[in-house]
Amino acid sequence: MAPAPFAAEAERIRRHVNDTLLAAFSELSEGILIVDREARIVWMNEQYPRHLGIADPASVIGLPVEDVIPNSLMRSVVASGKPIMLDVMEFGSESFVVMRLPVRDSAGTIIGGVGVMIFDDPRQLAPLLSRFQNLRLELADTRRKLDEARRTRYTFASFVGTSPACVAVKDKARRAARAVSPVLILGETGTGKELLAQAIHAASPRADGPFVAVNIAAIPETLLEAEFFGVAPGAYTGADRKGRSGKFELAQGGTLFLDEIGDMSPALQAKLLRALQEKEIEPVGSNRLIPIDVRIIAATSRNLQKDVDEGRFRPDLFYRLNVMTLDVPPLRERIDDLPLIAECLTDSIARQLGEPPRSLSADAIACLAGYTWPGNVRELSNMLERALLLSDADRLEARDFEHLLPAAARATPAPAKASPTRTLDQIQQDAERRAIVDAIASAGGNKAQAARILGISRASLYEKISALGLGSAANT
Ligand SMILES: Nc1ncnc2c1ncn2[C@@H]1O[C@H](COP(=O)(O)OP(=O)(O)OP(=O)(O)O)[C@@H](O)[C@H]1O
Repeated sequence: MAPAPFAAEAERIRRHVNDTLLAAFSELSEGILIVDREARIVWMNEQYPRHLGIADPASVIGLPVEDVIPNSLMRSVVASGKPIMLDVMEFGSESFVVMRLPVRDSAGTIIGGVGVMIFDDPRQLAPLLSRFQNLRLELADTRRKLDEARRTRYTFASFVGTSPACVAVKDKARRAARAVSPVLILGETGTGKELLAQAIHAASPRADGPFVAVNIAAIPETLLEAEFFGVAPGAYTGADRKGRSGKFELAQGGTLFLDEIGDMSPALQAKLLRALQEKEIEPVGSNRLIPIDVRIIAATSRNLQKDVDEGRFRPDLFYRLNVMTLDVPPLRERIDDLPLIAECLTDSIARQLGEPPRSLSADAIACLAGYTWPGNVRELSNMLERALLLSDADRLEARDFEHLLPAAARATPAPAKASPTRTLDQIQQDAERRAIVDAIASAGGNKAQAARILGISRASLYEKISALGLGSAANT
């Protein structure tokens, strides 16, 4: 016999399912129940009464469903027209996995509902529940890691130094921690602006909230608005099509640290000012306003007043941010702090490298104190790390640093040949490090300008800063 044409066979199957689905469900499930639109029982199959301990099924017909099954949600399904596809229903000491569907007539009017008892033992859902449980654990773990990343690492104790300039800036920062207004931190690159911002957050009433940092110079201009304010679902295609929270929302109840604020474009300056004034943000592609409760700490290594005077930075935004200003002095202006900072950094670097503690000789300290440190504490930390890696001695001497310092700063002539313990790769990295630190210093801390001096893009400068361990730029 020739096979039936597909369309005819499909129609035959569809009709058969239509005619027999109730009977099939009734046979395969643990029980099935039909109610009218008043939620009165109009029919029950044979299995259902058995589970409920009812001797005569006919005795329940016409009764409100709750008289028979006190926890039933059939009434709400009939009233709302919304199905409950999967639920666990308690009946006495038993639990059943159930599905509840509204029933409509051909005009779409609800005329009743069907309840199906799918399993009489919720343990049959174990594989599904264990997958769900695993996903929940994974989610909790990811959230915990994210929370950890948003917690601050530094407190005021981390800002080492006893010089009058250092003590003054720490006192002012402590006062800023108690206040609610924005804080503006000014200072050259690597002077500890982010460290202080974290310490202010950690000592503020917002300490239990998140600390979210954004490095404005490290993010391409075109992405910054979405990064700040988030994206509404459907605004973009691709990875962002589901929408995404911006840094403002992530910092709700906490502190948003805007690093390199001086590098912000005029268009975004206007949007930031609006957000700060109105205390609400509008995600990209949405017309919904989200209230925000975020404290702003901004930092820059640029001369922001000069940028205002020369029209590069909005004066209204400057005045809004410039309520409590901290001027972090460069290391060369508090060189008295260098011995203590160098010792603390040496201890913590050795710990991080898993090495035994090392000390610094007096002539090593003297050698370091003679240098001008354009890259400030970050550069000092980097130099200590390199010296520690290159020497096995318990105590580091001046000679361990002399060959690491730029030629102009060396107290003694450099060895004629490169040390045989250094590979070409290390020598190349050192040269790059020095070039970057020098470029940043001669650009007065402005990284966009430093990138131009070096003839590379701002993004690749940040990549190099991060890869060469020159800073926290990649942490944003
Ligand atoms: N007073 C200090 N005591 C100890 N460590 C410090 C001190 N100041 C800075 N550091 C360390 O120096 C490094 C650079 O600090 P930080 O990133 O806070 O500087 P920054 O001014 O924000 O730099 P940039 O302007 O380049 O972003 C960090 O590892 C920080 O821990």
